[in-house]
Amino acid sequence: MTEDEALAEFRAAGALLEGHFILSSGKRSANYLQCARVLMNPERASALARGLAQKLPRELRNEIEAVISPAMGGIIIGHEMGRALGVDAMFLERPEGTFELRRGFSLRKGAKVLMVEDVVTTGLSSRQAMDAARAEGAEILAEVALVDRSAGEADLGVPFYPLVQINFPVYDPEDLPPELAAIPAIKPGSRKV
Ligand SMILES: O=P(O)(O)OC[C@H]1O[C@H](OP(=O)(O)OP(=O)(O)O)[C@H](O)[C@@H]1O
Ligand SMILES: O=C(O)c1cc(=O)[nH]c(=O)[nH]1
Ligand SMILES: [Mg+2]
Repeated sequence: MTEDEALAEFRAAGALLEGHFILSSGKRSANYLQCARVLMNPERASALARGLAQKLPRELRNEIEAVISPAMGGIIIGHEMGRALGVDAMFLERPEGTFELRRGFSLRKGAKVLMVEDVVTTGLSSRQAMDAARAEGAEILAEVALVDRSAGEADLGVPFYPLVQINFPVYDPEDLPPELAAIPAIKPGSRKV
């Protein structure tokens, strides 16, 4: 799947939003990729995961023992990646504010894991999720994401294979352009502020 084909799926799903958004990092943006809208169609979710799996070098792909993804945004695409790669899919969640494996999910020490995200903006969530997975014994081989909003700037410390790279501007809340300052901000994601 090419970048243009993947973006066409976002457009078809009405997932390219415009407005004033508070991102997970606290930064602000006039653009938001609502991946849940893209992934609400199971056929589309599955096709995007197969596209992502094709991005992985064959040797790396063959080494993956499990996929792990950070909730909420990572759960559906993580599950579909598990299907595409023929491995189990687990998720990390943060009921107390930091990512942890719950629900009986566990890893063998040294388990070779692929981290799966829906969106990477600053990479903070990915790095926190990888730290939590390593604390459970994982060796993180690489990360994949539907969208890299940093357009290659985010440093995840492992090889990173996004389906789409895009560079939407982000702003500090104290330094908003007038057109954003003029409209109320909404926070679509679930990270607690
Ligand atoms: O690279 P970052 O700057 O960390 O931003 C990307 C993260 O933000 C979103 O999650 P969010 O924290 O909004 O919560 P959700 O997945 O529970 O909706 C998205 O799903 C990524 O996890
Ligand atoms: O940085 C984020 O929080 C973020 C940006 C985006 O476009 N989509 C999303 O789900 N999260
Ligand atoms: Mg998330």
